Amino acid sequence: MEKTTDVLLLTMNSSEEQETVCIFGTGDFGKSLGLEMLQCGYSIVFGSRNPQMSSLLPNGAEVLSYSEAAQKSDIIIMAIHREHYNFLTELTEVLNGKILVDVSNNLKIKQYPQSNAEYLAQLVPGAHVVKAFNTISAWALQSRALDASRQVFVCGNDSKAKQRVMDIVRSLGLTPLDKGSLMAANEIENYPLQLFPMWKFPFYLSAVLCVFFFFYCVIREVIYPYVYEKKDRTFHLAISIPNRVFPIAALTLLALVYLPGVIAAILQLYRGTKYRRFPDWLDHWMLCRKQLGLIALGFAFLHVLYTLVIPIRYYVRWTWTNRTIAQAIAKKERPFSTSTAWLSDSYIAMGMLGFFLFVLLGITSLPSVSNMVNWREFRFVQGIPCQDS
Ligand SMILES: Cc1cc2nc3c(=O)[nH]c(=O)nc-3n(C[C@H](O)[C@H](O)[C@H](O)COP(=O)(O)OP(=O)(O)OC[C@H]3O[C@@H](n4cnc5c(N)ncnc54)[C@H](O)[C@@H]3O)c2cc1C
Ligand SMILES: NC(=O)C1=CN([C@@H]2O[C@H](COP(=O)(O)OP(=O)(O)OC[C@H]3O[C@@H](n4cnc5c(N)ncnc54)[C@H](OP(=O)(O)O)[C@@H]3O)[C@@H](O)[C@H]2O)C=CC1
Ligand code: HEM
Ligand SMILES: [Fe+3]
Repeated sequence: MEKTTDVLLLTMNSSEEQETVCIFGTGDFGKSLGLEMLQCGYSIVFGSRNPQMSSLLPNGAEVLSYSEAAQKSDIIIMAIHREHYNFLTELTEVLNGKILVDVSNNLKIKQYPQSNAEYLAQLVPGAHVVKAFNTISAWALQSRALDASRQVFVCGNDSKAKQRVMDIVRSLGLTPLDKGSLMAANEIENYPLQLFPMWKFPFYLSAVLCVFFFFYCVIREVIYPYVYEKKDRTFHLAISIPNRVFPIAALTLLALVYLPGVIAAILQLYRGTKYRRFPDWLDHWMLCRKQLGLIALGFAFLHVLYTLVIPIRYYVRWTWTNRTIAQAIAKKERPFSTSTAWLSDSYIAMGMLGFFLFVLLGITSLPSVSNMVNWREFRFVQGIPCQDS
């Protein structure tokens, strides 16, 4: 409800300051952005190939031809596809000196030799092109989906033009991130097309580790007893073997999280400086330590869950009762061994402590937490090597 009051207040108090913004294109994105901006107090002029067909546009917005609309504002948001930019060459005159906001995305990475924003700057050299809004979907704008990312990467060669666009981004309640000059447009256009780029290597590595340890355990715990002792241990596939694979994979990945740091430190000592780039393989490995660490934490969680069910497993209960009955029949007592008690309790205590530290690392890697600590505090917590059982 307060939203409407805000808009009313904004509109009432600042109608004289109402900024007019022009939006080229009356498609999904143009419409959603136009509606949002109207609600935030901007006055909107749409440019369209068929101004008379403007039924579905937000009321309160004017719809004119592209060249007429361009004259109404010094900032024009290009809500059209790159493939349709060529008509802009006929409007160079009226677009001269204006701020053109390129919001376009491509269908795949490296679809064109140069970014859409640089292509636009080439078509209309007299205008100031700023890249923005391409990471925000029309749907997120309409539905105000809070889960969708609210970060808007902005780049452009003219700092004043960039500032104007970043002010619009802020007034829409989004977060502008200045990525520098128009050279960054390529990276910004690739951003919505990426699919967990930093998780690929960690995922593949974890899969290879799991498959390797799984087959090793199957040979040792199922095939070997079957061949040599004719014992059917296939039921180990369900819990026992995964409860070996997960903790071992967790520990191996944890080691791979801290190993590159050591290699990096040795390399720096050997080179006598820390200001030279690492080799690409080490750089990439260093950059995906967070993902390796979080996957390791996932495996540790699974191990804890699988361990907690040990006492209720049929096989375990059967073994325990059987052992007790056999002892009763043989009238043999098994003396209590303090050292065994010490060993097993410290084994489990180490696991729990290790797990606590592990979860602590995971918590500090949450952006909302890591943004609250300074670099030294972050390094302090993250640099605690996970001591585990
Ligand atoms: C559950 C879990 C969550 C994790 N979450 C995160 C996370 O959110 N973010 C994260 O970054 N890591 C995360 N990690 C990985 C790991 O904890 C951190 O990367 C930690 O900082 C590694 O500490 P380190 O001392 O091994 O390496 P570093 O602190 O990186 O230092 C290693 C050496 O390399 C040098 N060095 C490091 N980077 C550079 C550089 N760019 N240029 C020049 N020299 C450099 C340092 O001076 C030092 O000599 C996580 C790990 C786990 C297990
Ligand atoms: N949809 C989304 O969620 C997002 C879209 N974007 C970007 O916004 C831009 C617009 O996307 P979207 O609104 O979805 O696309 P639409 O196809 O829905 O709309 C594009 C608009 O461009 C105008 N246009 C101008 N010339 C032509 C032409 N020759 N052929 C077709 N249309 C033309 C049309 O408006 P008219 O008929 O009035 O002239 C049309 O409605 C694209 O660059 C897209 O990458 C960025 C982020 C998210
Ligand atoms: C609450 C925390 C934990 C508890 C209670 C716990 C307990 C146990 C138990 C009972 C076993 C024997 C399981 C079996 O034989 O079937 C075990 C095995 C093991 N645990 Fe955990 N542990 C915990 C956390 C961890 C963590 C965080 C790690 C490492 C990341 C870890 C690594 C291991 C390893 C490597 C094994 C041996 C697997 C094998 O070869 O059988 N443990 N732990
Ligand atoms: Fe353990």
